[in-house]
Amino acid sequence: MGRKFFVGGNWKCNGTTEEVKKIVSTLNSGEVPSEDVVEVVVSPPFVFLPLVKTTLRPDFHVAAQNCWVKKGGAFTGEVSAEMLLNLDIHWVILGHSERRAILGESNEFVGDKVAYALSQGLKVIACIGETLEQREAGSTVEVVAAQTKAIAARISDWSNVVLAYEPVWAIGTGKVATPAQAQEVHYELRKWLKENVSPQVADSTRIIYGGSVNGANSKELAGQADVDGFLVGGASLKPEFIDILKSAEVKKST
Ligand SMILES: O=C(CO)COP(=O)(O)O
Repeated sequence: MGRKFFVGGNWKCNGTTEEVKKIVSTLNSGEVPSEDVVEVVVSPPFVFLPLVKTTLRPDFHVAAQNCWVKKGGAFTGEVSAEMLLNLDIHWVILGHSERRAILGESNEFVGDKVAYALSQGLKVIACIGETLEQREAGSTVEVVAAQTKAIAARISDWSNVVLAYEPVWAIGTGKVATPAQAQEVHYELRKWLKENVSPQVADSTRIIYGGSVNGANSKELAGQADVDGFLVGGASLKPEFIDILKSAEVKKST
């Protein structure tokens, strides 16, 4: 199948210059599986992108946590895809649930952002996931399919997309999805891609899990057939991020 394990570290709105330097130093000295085994992308806040980009080990990549929906211009407070590329940043996280819920980003707006970022040559970690109410109402698959559909309707090439399934109820709560719960949704998402995009895209697109991933639970989650990696929040600010990267070894032996 050849889907390389992928681990993103989403630092969210955290860090001072000193703290960022410390995290980078921990990452730089960490012993991790080789680039052939795991693709690593860390995502600091915009203001720290140049610092991280210039000091982080070259085998780790850097992502922004968001970008504007189209070409830059008179859009106060926004950062464009072109600016990221100008800083040699090649990845961006789009559609994170915190932006969907707190900043009101709709499925369509996220789809437009993904399409524009890809069109400019960025690689995208596109986030989807259901709330607790939606899960309890039995509509998890319907919700993530609608979120994926809004992206699929606007793009034709999936080779630069990583799909991050992040159930909202598991984000920052310490309530990680069980390996079976994660696998079930990842399986359904791959099936959706197969039926609605193409078998080739279903087979090659990385579907990663996010929500309370840590050094203690990552190995078991990584062992699931359709879990191709993680998007890590809180634990990506700590040395245990290195342990999470090591869970890629599980995949190598399956
Ligand atoms: O939102 C997340 C990553 O994007 C997950 O956050 P936590 O790992 O802190 O639950």
